[in-house]
Amino acid sequence: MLIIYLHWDSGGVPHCFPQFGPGPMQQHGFARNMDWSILDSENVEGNPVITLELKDGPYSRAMWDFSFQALFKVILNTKSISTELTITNTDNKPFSFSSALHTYFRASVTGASVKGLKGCKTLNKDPDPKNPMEGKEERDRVTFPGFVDCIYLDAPSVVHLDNGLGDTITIRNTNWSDAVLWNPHMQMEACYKDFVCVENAKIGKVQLEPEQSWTAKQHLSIN
Ligand SMILES: O=P(O)(O)OC[C@H]1O[C@@H](O)[C@H](O)[C@@H](O)[C@@H]1O
Repeated sequence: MLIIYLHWDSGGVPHCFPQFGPGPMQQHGFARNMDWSILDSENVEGNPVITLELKDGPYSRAMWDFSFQALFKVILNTKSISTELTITNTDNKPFSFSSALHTYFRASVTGASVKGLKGCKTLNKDPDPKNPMEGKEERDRVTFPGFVDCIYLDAPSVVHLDNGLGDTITIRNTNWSDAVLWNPHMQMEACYKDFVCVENAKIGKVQLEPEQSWTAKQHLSIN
């Protein structure tokens, strides 16, 4: 069952690292624009497991002058996808970053809703992403009636997405403290009706000393 939206122009699970934009660097950093290499792949009880690696290079150094390693492990199952992102400081000085998994879910936008965010503090990036408005989510089910771009701080470790296509997707996480809902509406007129983004995010900066690592996990499953 395909739960992730894929399109030639956008889709998948792009990595926002080392910045969840906007900020001083280019929007959402550089990790999504770089080639990751395959570090390891195996078959565990019939399930493909692949580990991808990204290291700094001239392109990243021009924007962020640090040595780092990012490992992204993906485990595919017929009804679930598990991912684990580990960032390690391989430099001799500390660095800090923010991050997100910008997951695009296949959906019918008019029927889609997310349950589990009621009570969260929100930073609404609509209308001005650089000056988000603080608020609190009061709805049991958050829908996508138009343009949506909102950060949920200290989001729960489990939320449920009704994709409007008859599926409920459970989104679990460890250490992704925040969430972001996004649908571009008419900014992406050709395809906005077919997906919603429910992003696991780390909005507050993570600080890593040399040799320290940070890990966050995500588990997507379909009922
Ligand atoms: O167009 P991009 O760089 O992929 O970003 C898409 C959106 O990504 C979301 O995560 C942000 O909250 C939005 O503000 C942003 O517009």
